[in-house]
Amino acid sequence: MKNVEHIGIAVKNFSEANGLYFRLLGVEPYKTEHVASEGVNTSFFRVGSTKIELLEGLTPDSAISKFIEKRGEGIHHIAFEVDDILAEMARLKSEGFTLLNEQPKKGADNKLVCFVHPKSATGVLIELTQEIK
Ligand SMILES: C[C@H](C(=O)O)C(=O)SCCNC(=O)CCNC(=O)[C@H](O)C(C)(C)COP(=O)(O)OP(=O)(O)OC[C@H]1O[C@@H](n2cnc3c(N)ncnc32)[C@H](O)[C@@H]1OP(=O)(O)O
Ligand SMILES: [Co+2]
Repeated sequence: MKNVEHIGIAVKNFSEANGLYFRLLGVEPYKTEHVASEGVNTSFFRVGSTKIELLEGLTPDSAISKFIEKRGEGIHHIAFEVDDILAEMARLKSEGFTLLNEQPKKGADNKLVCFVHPKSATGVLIELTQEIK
C-alpha cells in the first residue's frame, strides 16, 4: 500500500462542516461530489500529500447516517492508495481480512474502491483506492 489517500470524516451538517474545515485548513474543498451508490455527498480538501473527505449521509440507511446515529460525528475511515486493487484485495483476503465488496466499485474522485470490515481491522474501516486511468 502507498500513502494515506484520504481520511473520511462523517458529518451531520455538510455546509457547516465545509465552512469549519475551510477555517481549519485554510483551503476550499477542491471538489464536492454526490455519490449515489453510497448515498452520500462528499467534499475533498487537499492537505499536503493527502486529503480530507467530508461525508454526509443522504438517507437514513446510508453507512454515514447509521455511523452518526450509533457513534456520532467523527473519523469514519482511512483510505490507502494502491496500484493494483484486485491484487491487494486478494492479498488482504488471504491474510484473513473481511472485504465488504467482492468486486471493486466506483467511489468518489475518479477512484475504484474496496472496503475492509472494521471488525476485522481493529475497529477501523479501511478503504482501498485505485485511480481510474
Ligand atoms: C464514496 C467515498 C469514497 O471515498 O470514494 C466513500 O468513502 S463512501 C463511505 C461510505 N461507505 C461505506 O462506509 C461503505 C462500507 N461500509 C459498510 O459496508 C458498512 O458501513 C459497515 C459494514 C462498515 C457497517 O455496516 P452495518 O450495517 O454492519 O452497520 P452497523 O451500524 O450495524 O455496524 C456494525 C458494527 O460496526 C461498527 N461500525 C460501523 N461503521 C464503522 C466505521 N466506519 N468504523 C468503525 N466501526 C464501524 C458499528 O459501530 C457496529 O459496531 P458494534 O457492533 O460494536 O456496535
Ligand atoms: Co472515502
